[in-house]
Amino acid sequence: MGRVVLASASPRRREILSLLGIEFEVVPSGIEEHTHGDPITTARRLSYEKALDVWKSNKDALVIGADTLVFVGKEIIGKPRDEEEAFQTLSFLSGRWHRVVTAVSFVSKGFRKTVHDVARVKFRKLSGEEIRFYISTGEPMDKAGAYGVQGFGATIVERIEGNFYTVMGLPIHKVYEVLRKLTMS
Ligand SMILES: Cc1cn([C@H]2C[C@H](O)[C@@H](COP(=O)(O)OP(=O)(O)OP(=O)(O)O)O2)c(=O)[nH]c1=O
Repeated sequence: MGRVVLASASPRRREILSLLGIEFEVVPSGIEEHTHGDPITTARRLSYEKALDVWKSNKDALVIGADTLVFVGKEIIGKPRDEEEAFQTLSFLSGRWHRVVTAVSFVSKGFRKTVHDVARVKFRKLSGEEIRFYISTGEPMDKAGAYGVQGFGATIVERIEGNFYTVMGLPIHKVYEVLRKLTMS
């Protein structure tokens, strides 16, 4: 298939892409996160910016960039800046549904494509004590929505409607579809 580069610093994206059994390199992008209107448009745009940024210095490769956002309605629940904000976010998400979008962009010479997938996630009702304990594990810090479904966060997620890997950071079924079509063409 030629050289494949994953434009991501995220170990979990690396882990998910490895499920395909293909060889790839990892080159994180230097893109600053910012919003572009609604959550889905923002995630799509950011994934494209990440892929394009890395492609500019890897023009012989197919570059894959991704972005994951947690949102409720049209409101993006960002990464908590401190423990207080993590507490507020987790209290807000406690006992309710939210959505997670992961967008993925593919950039190579003469090829540009962006796909996305949305999953719904419901948290258990959490006590203040449970939230404080979860924060003390360090996991919520710097994570969209202040949790990671792939870690101890698994214990607070009651239901997922949609694809688990979309929540974790890479909708692998959609990535596979694009790569399969590319290798067939
Ligand atoms: C909902 C959820 C979010 N997250 C968080 C971690 C990140 O803060 C966020 C995704 O942030 P991103 O900005 O999409 O990615 P990243 O900054 O980790 O890496 P890169 O841009 O280099 O690819 O999702 C999980 O790890 N697991 C989950 O289940």
